[in-house]
Amino acid sequence: MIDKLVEKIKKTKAPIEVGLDPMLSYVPEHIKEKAYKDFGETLEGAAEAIWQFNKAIVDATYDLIPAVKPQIAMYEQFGIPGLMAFKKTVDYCHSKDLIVIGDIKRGDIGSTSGAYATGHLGKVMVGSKSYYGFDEDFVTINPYMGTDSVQPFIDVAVPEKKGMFILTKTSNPSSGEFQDQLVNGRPLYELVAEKVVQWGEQHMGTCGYSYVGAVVGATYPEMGAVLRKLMPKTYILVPGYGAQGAKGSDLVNYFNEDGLGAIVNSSRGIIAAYKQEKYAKFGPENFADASRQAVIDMREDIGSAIG
Ligand SMILES: O=C(O)c1cc(=O)[nH]c(=O)n1[C@@H]1O[C@H](COP(=O)(O)O)[C@@H](O)[C@H]1O
Repeated sequence: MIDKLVEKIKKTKAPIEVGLDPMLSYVPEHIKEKAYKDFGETLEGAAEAIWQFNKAIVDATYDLIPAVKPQIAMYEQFGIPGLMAFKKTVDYCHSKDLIVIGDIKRGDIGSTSGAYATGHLGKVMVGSKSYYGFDEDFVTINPYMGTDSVQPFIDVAVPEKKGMFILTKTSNPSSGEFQDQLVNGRPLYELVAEKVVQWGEQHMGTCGYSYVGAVVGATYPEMGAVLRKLMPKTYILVPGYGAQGAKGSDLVNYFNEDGLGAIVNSSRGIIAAYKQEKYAKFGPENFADASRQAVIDMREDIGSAIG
């Protein structure tokens, strides 16, 4: 999948993933009205509304982008119907040949991580049969519990030729509370980066990048520069563009000289673009066209920054 990701990034010239993080407050009234008419003001109605919202955005953007990143929390808030909308979204994106990065941020003791990995990347055995659960192509992982919490994801991902992105330096304002603490004189995020390299070095794609990637927030570009150098063969998932304030000019440090090595996420900035002044002319009826324009603008912004 890392090879397919790189190939699709080269083809689309868009190192961009659309974050499918639907909140009901982003879903235009006409979609909610129809969903509530069909399913009532229920969890099923909410799940139908976010699914229809996602589908329209995917239909409007899939030809421009290599990947999507659905954030599972946005679906879990609607319980089982929400999870069904998550799965429907994953499958629909696959039908459009998009790479799906499941933003699940998991990590636990080995046996539990193994079950998470099976459910999201691999197949579960039921008697003599085996079934994919959610079947994403990549997942996000929290490495706080150490190697035995990460290894089960690698064990499942590698034979499936899938991958993962490991939280290294996150984009949020408090990320430094733990991640910037000095350990033996060095910030913890650098030690995590070295582990990410070690975990991934045996599992390289033919493109020269590892199946094991890292998450580094766009909101800390100086740290991004250090981490890029520490992890030259690691693909970096870069959140924080748009709604969290980062711009194209903040992203130059995250790419290698070949113009590859990073994929930038924007969620609210794209899926709720129609609510921004800049895209207000589209109106709620044409929200998906506003999302398409936001992807085109993001591609230009990043392209002109990285050259
Ligand atoms: O792993 C992530 O994707 C992630 C890591 C991080 O450091 N910061 C971060 O914002 N994210 C996710 O990236 C998305 C950002 O959303 P927007 O701020 O709306 O673009 C959300 O799904 C977050 O959960």
